[in-house]
Amino acid sequence: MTIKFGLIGGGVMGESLLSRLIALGIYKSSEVIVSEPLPSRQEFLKQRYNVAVATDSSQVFTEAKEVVFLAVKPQVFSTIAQELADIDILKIEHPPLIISILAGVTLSQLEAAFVQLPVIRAMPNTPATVGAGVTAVCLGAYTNQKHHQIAHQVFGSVGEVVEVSEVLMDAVTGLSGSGPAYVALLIEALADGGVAAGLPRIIANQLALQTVLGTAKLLQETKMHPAELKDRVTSPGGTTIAGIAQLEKAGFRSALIEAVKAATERSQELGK
Ligand SMILES: NC(=O)C1=CN([C@@H]2O[C@H](COP(=O)(O)OP(=O)(O)OC[C@H]3O[C@@H](n4cnc5c(N)ncnc54)[C@H](O)[C@@H]3O)[C@@H](O)[C@H]2O)C=CC1
Ligand SMILES: O=C(O)[C@@H]1CCC=N1
Repeated sequence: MTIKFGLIGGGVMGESLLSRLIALGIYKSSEVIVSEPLPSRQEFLKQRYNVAVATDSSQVFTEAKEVVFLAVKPQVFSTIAQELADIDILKIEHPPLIISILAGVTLSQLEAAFVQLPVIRAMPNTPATVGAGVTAVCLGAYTNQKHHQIAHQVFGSVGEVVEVSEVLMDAVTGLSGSGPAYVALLIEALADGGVAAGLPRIIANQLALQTVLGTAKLLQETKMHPAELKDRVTSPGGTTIAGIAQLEKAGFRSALIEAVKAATERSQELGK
């Protein structure tokens, strides 16, 4: 069987993508190879997904005919680039499309490491694991329509896809890439508030989670502006405005704005 999809880095995000691609039949297990240095992860990926595993990233690079998907930490990028530097790209029969999800690592850095290869920089997020992710992509100089289609197929398998120009990728990272952690914090804190107000933990967790999920679904399905929904919930002299007044006093909006800005700046730093 031809190896079509190579994954370099079988961690959290690599596995999210892998699990959906295989579950949806976009790639068969026998068409996938993963390079991963941790023996425990190798064993897990082999057992769970029945894919080939390797310790050597250059093996993935030379075997995968369609896509090489980079999902290591940005700090490991230079190591990977060095591991691949010895491969003569011009001698590879089917040079693959390189897709990188590394925060901050730019198209020009990727194109310098993978000379003349088609490269796509992307930023997915962890809800990809359950097919509810959102991924921003930007296409490198050597990509064509087929690569564009592959990127939409791969990331479409884990949720929504948007195309942005590269200057916006750090902001995407600060908002939707990092955002699931902010929302998780919000849910945890709401539940803690419920517990502080006397609710049993299990009920507080359920109420907090479903409130966030339901609100997002309501906004998505009705296309209502968030400010309008806030106004609808807020009765004059009622409970909600008392809660909102407290959030404003604590700088809730400002804290979120600053969080996205700080994460954006960190993404910019990682690319330097
Ligand atoms: N976790 C998240 O929510 C998101 C992460 N990203 C990006 O995805 C990338 C991976 O992040 P995570 O999956 O969270 O990290 P992770 O640490 O879970 O996974 C990275 C994997 O790469 C492996 N690895 C280390 N050196 C390697 C090498 N030389 N060759 C092959 N594999 C190697 C590690 O053992 C690990 O299993 C990062 O660049 C991050 O910026 C992007 C979007 C969201
Ligand atoms: O925290 C990080 O650096 C990665 C990138 C986006 C989400 N997690």
